Amino acid sequence: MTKNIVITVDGPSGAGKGTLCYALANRLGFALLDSGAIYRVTALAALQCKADLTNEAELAELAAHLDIEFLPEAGEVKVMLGGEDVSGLIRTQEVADAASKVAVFPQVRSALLQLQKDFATPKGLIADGRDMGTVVFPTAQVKLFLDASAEERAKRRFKQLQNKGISGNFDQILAEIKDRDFRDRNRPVAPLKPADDALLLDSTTLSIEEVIAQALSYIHQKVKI
Ligand SMILES: Nc1ncnc2c1ncn2[C@@H]1O[C@H](COP(=O)(O)OP(=O)(O)O)[C@@H](O)[C@H]1O
Ligand SMILES: Nc1ccn([C@@H]2O[C@H](COP(=O)(O)OP(=O)(O)O)[C@@H](O)[C@H]2O)c(=O)n1
Repeated sequence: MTKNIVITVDGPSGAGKGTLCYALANRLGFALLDSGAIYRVTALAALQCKADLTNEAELAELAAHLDIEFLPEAGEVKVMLGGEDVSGLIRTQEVADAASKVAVFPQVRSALLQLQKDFATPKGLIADGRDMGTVVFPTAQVKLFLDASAEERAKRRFKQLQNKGISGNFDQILAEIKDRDFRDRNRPVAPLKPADDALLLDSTTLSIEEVIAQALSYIHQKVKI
């Protein structure tokens, strides 16, 4: 019964999308699209070749010829660029910031569109991003928009860094989150916003397990799996 089901999860940084999508993909046996990783790899490639981050045509050309691969390995997915494992490199603040800059350009977004659509599989797909329900999979059977206050999202990022043994500055993390939110929400093409038919889930005061339970309950209302 799961044939071709697409479940989209959009929302701002730190809302818990990656955590929720990973859990849903595991529990439902669906494939997973981390579309943010695709924008991050585009940004990393641009930084590595010292491309001009304001030159739309140059960035679009780079995006169109991106040698990117997702390799599942021991429960994790390695992100490869030109045959090199860049899973760690794409998670830096510098790359996140550059990703939201390259993501503003319509030509970059259209160069990456088919690559994202190709993740849909008969076994089902969980798609994580900013425009999954609005642009990439507008006919998805289930759409979620996961949000949380900027302060709570900054706290989560701060804690995540601490757990990795990296010391962060809370005020700086909050400022970066607000900056990126602003760019993502106000770009003219594919801005971050809930699809008209998305369920809004505010995770500010919810635990991870509560978010997963509410999402699963909604999914089971919408589709037979
Ligand atoms: N509901 C929640 N309550 C508390 N912490 C959470 C919650 N959801 C996710 N987290 C934690 O917040 C951090 C960011 O979550 P992540 O899934 O990477 O967010 P996103 O993909 O939306 O940027 C992770 O350390 C994660 O464990
Ligand atoms: N579908 C998507 C996914 C990410 N992005 C961009 O890529 C950046 C990084 O996305 P991400 O999902 O990896 O970011 P986090 O939520 O992990 O912080 C975002 O800030 C967006 O600017 C996008 O424009 N569209």
